[in-house]
Amino acid sequence: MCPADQVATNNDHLVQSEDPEHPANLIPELCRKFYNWGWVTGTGGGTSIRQGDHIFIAPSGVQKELMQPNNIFVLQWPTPKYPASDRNYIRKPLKLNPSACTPLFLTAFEQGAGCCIHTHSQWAVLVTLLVEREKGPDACFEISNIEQIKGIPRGKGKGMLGFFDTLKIPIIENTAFEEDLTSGLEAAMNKYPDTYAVLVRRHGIYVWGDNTAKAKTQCESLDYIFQLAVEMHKLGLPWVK
Ligand SMILES: CSC[C@@H](O)[C@@H](O)C(=O)COP(=O)(O)O
Ligand SMILES: [Zn+2]
Repeated sequence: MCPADQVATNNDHLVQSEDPEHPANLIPELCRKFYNWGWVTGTGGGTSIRQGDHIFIAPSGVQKELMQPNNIFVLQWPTPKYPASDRNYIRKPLKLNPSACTPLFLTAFEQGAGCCIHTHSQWAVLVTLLVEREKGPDACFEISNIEQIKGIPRGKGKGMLGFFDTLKIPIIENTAFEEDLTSGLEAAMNKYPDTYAVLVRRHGIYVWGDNTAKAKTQCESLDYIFQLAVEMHKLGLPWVK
């Protein structure tokens, strides 16, 4: 195969664009920001974007803040979630593996998301530690009467939560391997069909949005709320009035 054929086969053009809003440019740019906010340090966390019938996915186990557009995988959507070997990759960078978060990102896209963000934010982790483990599958973080709640949707097509509403984010238990979180994420989404986020105990959070801007601002609002909640807990202040 000549070099030109190799390029065509690996569809490099799918990650080459001058447009800063192109997913292959946006994912590295967002991950640089997320690294500085403590969301994706030490290779943890990540981001995936859907544009039309293409899903853009970061590689696994790399320094997410150093990622380049040519490191990005592209999946043809729709794609089987399992087995992993059946997924329709139309671009695979050499010597890299796709993120272990891929089936979780695909679960968000099945819900109609345009972008899904996974963070290892310490505020998210601390909140999962403060909510009682005994609650098991019903574990849920709840808070009300905080202005930033208005940054979170009430549900698809239902507008945003109001100041007096109670924000509820389900919590699932962590698993030994990232991929094995998928059934827990699916169950939480079924139980809380209006949620745009699921916390993972002792691990972090998955947040998705209709598009990249919404996923990012929702993730920012939640991180702000989790930090506030930890500080409120330290002061003995209740989360729900
Ligand atoms: C610090 S390793 C973290 C990983 O195991 C996982 O939790 C994660 O979020 C990132 O997985 P990755 O496959 O690198 O995209
Ligand atoms: Zn993770």
